[in-house]
Amino acid sequence: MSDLKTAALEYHANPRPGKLSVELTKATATARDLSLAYSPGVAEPVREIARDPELAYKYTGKGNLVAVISDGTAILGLGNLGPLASKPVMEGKGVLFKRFAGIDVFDIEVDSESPQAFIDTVKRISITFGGINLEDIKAPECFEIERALIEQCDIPVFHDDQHGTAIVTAAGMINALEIAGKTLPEAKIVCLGAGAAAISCMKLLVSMGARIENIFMVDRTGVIHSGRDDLNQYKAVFAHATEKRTLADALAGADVFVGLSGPNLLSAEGLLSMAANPIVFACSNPDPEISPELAHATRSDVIMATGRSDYPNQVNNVLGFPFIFRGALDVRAKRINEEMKVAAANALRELAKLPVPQDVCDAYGGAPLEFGREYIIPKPMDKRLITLISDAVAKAAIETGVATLPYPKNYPLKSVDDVFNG
Ligand SMILES: O=C([O-])CC(=O)C(=O)O
Ligand SMILES: [Mg+2]
Repeated sequence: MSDLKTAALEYHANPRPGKLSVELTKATATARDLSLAYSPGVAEPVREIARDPELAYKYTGKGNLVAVISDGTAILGLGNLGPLASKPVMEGKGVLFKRFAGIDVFDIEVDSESPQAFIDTVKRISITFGGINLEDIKAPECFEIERALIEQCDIPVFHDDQHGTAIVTAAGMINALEIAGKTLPEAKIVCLGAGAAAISCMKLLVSMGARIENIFMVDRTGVIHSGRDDLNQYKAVFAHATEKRTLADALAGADVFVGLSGPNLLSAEGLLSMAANPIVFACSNPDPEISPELAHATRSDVIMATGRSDYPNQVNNVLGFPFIFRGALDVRAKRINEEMKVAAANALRELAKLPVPQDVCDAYGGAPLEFGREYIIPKPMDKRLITLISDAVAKAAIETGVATLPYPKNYPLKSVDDVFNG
């Protein structure tokens, strides 16, 4: 077994299975404590909530509790491996929500026979939570699932693989283009993959200035173009008239490669055919479309990012979902709208340009970090993420009228430890 495989299995198995547990937040030392926590005292908040449902936010953990929910149909870049196999990832999202944003998570794996069954299941349990993070659900079903749940639930519902990934990709992309001396409207972009993350990333790039006619989306059949009659409505948005048919055709002269597909699908030859200062976001997890080693050995002018924690430039939704939900929960936003997403992307992009504190450099091996080819996007360990992104999201929610609480007294948060110091 490889070192990483052994270490990862050991990490998950010992000293106790899994990687997070439920903790108590109130005293339970005496009979009196128990008579408050449980019968008879517990009847009092029951009556209050029955009278006024909003009081669930005052007397229960609802307002800081997010459901991370998957059907296991598109686990990372590994594919449809079923709901139970998705549990380590969903527990992992729980770890990140808690570690970076102080948010409690129940991970829920749903064994559903159809998208409608999944929607019905999630809808019925949604009252338990302050927000719902949908995860690793395959396209195109994920689009209808998210749409229906947003409509039916009065709490934020957010498909992380679409919007989390898109927000982080857009932030990193705009910074990488700036370093390469290029612009989004001019950039020729190849997107390998046409699933949830790919479609959502390209949509956000278009809304931030990229041109559809400069985007070549490539699915298993080849380049998506207007002559194809096998496209669903989501892919069809990216169809335009072009002679390009294969990934190799699309890559020739391209400025940007975004991979949201599977391992090792970008070859050295493909990379060599791209324009000067090519930008490669090989974001398939855990194995990127091209390894950073091969990319750097192939071209010295490449600006390279992956979704992984163990290389520079981690373009991964971990930079989005914890802080976006924090901001949304703290102003009790009814939904996460476009303005909140764009605010998050801009906050992320701007943070990469600020001087990096020593503790962040230390967490990543000690070498100085500075805006440039090897540092286009902040590091997940950066405490300023919660300060800046959650603040930007909360303000955008207030400005666009989806917040139901005023700007929080404890904002901007200094760190995750600040969350309950209201
Ligand atoms: O979990 C990750 O590292 C990022 C992600 O959402 C995915 O790949 O589906
Ligand atoms: Mg995911």
